[in-house]
Amino acid sequence: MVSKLKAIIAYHSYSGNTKEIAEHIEKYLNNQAEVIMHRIGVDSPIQRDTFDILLLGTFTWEYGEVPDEVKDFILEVGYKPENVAIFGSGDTQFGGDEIFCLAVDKLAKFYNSPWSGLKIEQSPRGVQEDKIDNWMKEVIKDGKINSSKNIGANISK
Ligand SMILES: Cc1cc2nc3c(=O)[nH]c(=O)nc-3n(C[C@H](O)[C@H](O)[C@H](O)COP(=O)(O)O)c2cc1C
Repeated sequence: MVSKLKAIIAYHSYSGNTKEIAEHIEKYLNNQAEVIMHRIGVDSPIQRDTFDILLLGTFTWEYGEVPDEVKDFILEVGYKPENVAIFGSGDTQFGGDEIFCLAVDKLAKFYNSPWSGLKIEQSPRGVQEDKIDNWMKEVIKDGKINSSKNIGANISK
């Protein structure tokens, strides 16, 4: 039997939008993966080597910035895991497309993520839910992760 994918969904959210994305991802992975939800700044530190993939969620703050709590989480993790997928919520009214969800781009670059970051305008409820599902399909697609590891093969049918 193929063991289930182990996923940690770590997120930071003030007003609930990033939390909603995290919960949608959790629902998407339901039955396909063992999922740990981690609230940044609240839950105990995550354990190294206990996950196949880290899905990291953040909103963008102060004109393109990563929130301090997320920076603290990165320091707390203390190393750069290979398989980090970044998602986040933002608002184009705060400076337009150039800084929309810029924290997502910054973190995807920092972690050298194999996936483009997922950017959601405010709450994902409604049409943007499809965007999350399509992104998740990419994230767990065979062979996308790197040449030595195949997340898709790790999912029990
Ligand atoms: C002071 C302030 C600054 C913000 N700056 C940005 C920004 O630079 N880029 C962006 O895309 N959104 C920005 N936002 C919008 C938030 O990222 C957006 O509301 C997000 O959905 C909040 O996520 P949360 O509900 O998970 O806390 C800003 C919001 C506030 C209140």
